[in-house]
Amino acid sequence: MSEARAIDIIENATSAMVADAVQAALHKQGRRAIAVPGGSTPFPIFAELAKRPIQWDDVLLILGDDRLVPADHQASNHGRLANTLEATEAVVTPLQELDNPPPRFDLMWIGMGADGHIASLFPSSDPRPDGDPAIVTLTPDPLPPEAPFDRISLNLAAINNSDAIILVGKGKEKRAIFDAAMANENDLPIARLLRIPGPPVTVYWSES
Ligand SMILES: O=C1O[C@H](COP(=O)(O)O)[C@@H](O)[C@H](O)[C@H]1O
Repeated sequence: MSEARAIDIIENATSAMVADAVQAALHKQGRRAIAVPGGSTPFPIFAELAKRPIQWDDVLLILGDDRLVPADHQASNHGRLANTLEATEAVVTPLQELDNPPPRFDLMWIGMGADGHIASLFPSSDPRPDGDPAIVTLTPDPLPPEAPFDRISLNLAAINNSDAIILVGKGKEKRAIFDAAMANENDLPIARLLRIPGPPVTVYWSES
């Protein structure tokens, strides 16, 4: 039987704590690859990272998913992240320009929606660990009202092809979904990731 994945939950997490973990992962020599999430939760952390002395050169920085809208659209994760990191040397590589298959990531940072989606792998996309290709385009069904757009996303295997995964989440509603996924009580995309063998997952949770 394959070994269970290690999952560590850090409660009452702050932006600084997550930024510490990201900074530590980037504090290495040579080429480093990191994927980050979009949505609303990570932006205070990106703002914190923008203030830190990080060597951004030789870092492949991508969003693990995005909305298929122009970079100057208010819903573009890419545009918003590039603006937040504008004062740094960081270059955000659009997922559309990433090699397919993508490299193994030093750090895979993901978020989670209230429907259990990770990156843009919504429940309707029926993500599978052996899915192909590694970068997929899809239309969420139903379209999430806060961002009703077609998406591009890493698939489950590409997310899992990482040295470490961190999940940053907040709020009671999402926590109930996450806890049920941990207990194998749902089959949502987050549960599908957690149940396959892979790198350790560190969960940073805050109530608000
Ligand atoms: O649409 C998306 O939603 C999830 C969750 O976002 P949040 O606003 O609830 O933090 C995010 O992880 C994903 O990357 C994003 O494109």
